[in-house]
Amino acid sequence: MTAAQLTLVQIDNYGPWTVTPEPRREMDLQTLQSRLFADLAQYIGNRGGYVFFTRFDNMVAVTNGLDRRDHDLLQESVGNRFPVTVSLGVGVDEVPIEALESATRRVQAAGSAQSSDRSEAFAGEFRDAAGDEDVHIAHFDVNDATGKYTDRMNEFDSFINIEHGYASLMKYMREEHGALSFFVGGDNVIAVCPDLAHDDYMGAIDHVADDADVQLKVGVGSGATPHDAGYAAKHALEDCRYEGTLVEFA
Ligand SMILES: Nc1nc2c(ncn2[C@@H]2O[C@H](COP(=O)(O)OP(=O)(O)OP(=O)(O)O)[C@@H](O)[C@H]2O)c(=O)[nH]1
Repeated sequence: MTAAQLTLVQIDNYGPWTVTPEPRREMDLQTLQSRLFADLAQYIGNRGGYVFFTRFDNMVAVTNGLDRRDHDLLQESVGNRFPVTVSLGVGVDEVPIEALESATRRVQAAGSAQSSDRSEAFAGEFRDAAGDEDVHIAHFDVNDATGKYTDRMNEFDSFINIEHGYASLMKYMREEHGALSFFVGGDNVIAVCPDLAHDDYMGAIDHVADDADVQLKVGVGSGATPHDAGYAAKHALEDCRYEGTLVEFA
């Protein structure tokens, strides 16, 4: 059985903090959020994991390859260096949304996101016997986004088109397959998936073309860690470009 290990990172009591003793300058909050994300990306990325910024006050990481000690140190280090702390929940499942559900329940059981009583909660299960194909990553990309949008439209209208395609894809992959898709910049979406077939990916591409009029292609990779799977997916995406195909597996 393959299994994704998902970690929910939730900033403790962040809502109240943003307005105490009075509302804090928005760009200071943006700076804090993006620096926290950058730090997590570096820490988790250096250990072979992936993290996605989602809503910034909550972030989702794929942490196959990171154990309990790695999570402990991450939490301690954030608490030492930032004016906020984070709670962590970890879950393992063949289907990514189920792993995230378990991870989330563990954080929620420790208290509300806006409770001053909850600080640095940490609970989880870990994937100890790593399999070579535990993680499946699909790297989606809009066909010729530069020619269709970037070189022709203003940035805001390009953004609307890309976001529309992203919204359609993330919903379809969540509902049909329990996969988690995250916008990662430009015209790229990275999805953490269960073990899916060529036709499943074709189904997603066809759905987004019909629903949002955005044309996607996708490279799919598998590996013991998110980095291994994601790097293979990038190579598969290059194969799509070279072959002129819409779906390639590494
Ligand atoms: N996060 C991330 N962004 C990327 C990656 N590759 C490209 N991008 C972004 O996507 C934008 C568009 O690049 P491409 O997707 O290569 O260009 P395109 O015009 O869509 O051309 P084709 O993909 O070849 O159809 C770039 O400006 C980057 O912002 C990647 O591997 N990861």
